Amino acid sequence: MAGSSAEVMWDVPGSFAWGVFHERHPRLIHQLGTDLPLTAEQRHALGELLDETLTGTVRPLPADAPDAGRWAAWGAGRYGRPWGETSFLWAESYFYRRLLGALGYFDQGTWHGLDPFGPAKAAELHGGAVDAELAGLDDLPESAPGSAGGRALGDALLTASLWGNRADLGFRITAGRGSGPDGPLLADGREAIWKHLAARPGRVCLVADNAGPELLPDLVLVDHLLHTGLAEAVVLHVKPHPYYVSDATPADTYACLRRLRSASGAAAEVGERLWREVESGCLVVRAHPFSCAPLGYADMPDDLRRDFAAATLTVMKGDLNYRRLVGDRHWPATRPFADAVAHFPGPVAALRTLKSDVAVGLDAATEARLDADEPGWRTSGRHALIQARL
Ligand SMILES: O=P(O)(O)OC[C@H]1O[C@](O)(CO)[C@@H](O)[C@@H]1O
Repeated sequence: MAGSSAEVMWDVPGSFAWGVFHERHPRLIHQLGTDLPLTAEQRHALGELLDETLTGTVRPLPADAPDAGRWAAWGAGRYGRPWGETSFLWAESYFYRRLLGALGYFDQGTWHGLDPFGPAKAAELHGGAVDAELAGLDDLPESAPGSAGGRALGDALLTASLWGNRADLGFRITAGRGSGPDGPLLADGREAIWKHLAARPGRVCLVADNAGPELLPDLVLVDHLLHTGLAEAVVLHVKPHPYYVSDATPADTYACLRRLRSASGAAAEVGERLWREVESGCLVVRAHPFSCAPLGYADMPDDLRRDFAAATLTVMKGDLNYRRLVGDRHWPATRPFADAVAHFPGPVAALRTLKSDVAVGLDAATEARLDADEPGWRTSGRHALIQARL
């Protein structure tokens, strides 16, 4: 099946992916020079990386890099070849790994482990928009699980988590802050998800995406699942190191928990409960190396496959996870979601705002309407979907 549609490549002038490399990455590197006191050596290394991606061949990691072996396998056949021949998924992922390398993130020294996107993430997490979001939790009704009110509350939390995905910093480097009001969902699997969870409360895996304004509503959703008994335990999968600008790491996760706990009202109660769930082991934070791999979930390693296979439900957040889940290919948008995720070892749901070319599981009328009315619908971030194979 994978061979029947072409992979998304980035070196196609005028394509969305081309813009990521030619417009977004230069701006991102400029922004780093504003946010951090970079040395001449670091600036030079970042400049070289940009040039390499746009005009050069792919250089491997230094042999002594801690993840050199992993990347040798993940990139086999690509090193020494032009960057332009690599797929969008692979190239963008490797770009972020090399960016960290250019800053000395993996070396001994003062930049070791220092999140270069930390200043931008912190500004968001402690900004007024987050204050307002957290205060809004005071207005949510208390409702019994299983009641109509409980379902409405669940829907509201699921939807908040979904639209939180629009808040990714990488996207906003070129798209600007606003992308219009939340629109109707292109696919709405909410009812099926609630029925599924109510019938089989167990361990839920939530594969998180961005920190701050996305992770906070994710955590509120996690609290809802645990608090109402729809989940007995939750495993929150985050990235082992900074990635795609605002992707959540363990440090970002604990910063969000502290932010919730130090808020007031309902947000503080959620924070307190989640804090205890972490202490008791009902909420586990996991940072698997494959979370930063340049590959689709069809190629995940056995330990991760076992983790997802044993879960009642795996929730994949965000655009990149969606691309990795369904395959980063030019699929017909009407390809059934269940076909695209047939490789996945357990029940799986995707919560995603559309920020790249890939889409599956839409009906033909929806696709025709979007194509006619709104040529940029796949990448504008104005549309969202909730799809599930249970
Ligand atoms: O944070 P998200 O939802 O995964 O979005 C990141 C997306 O941003 C991009 O870098 C460009 O929009 C995509 O390649 C990627 O899928």
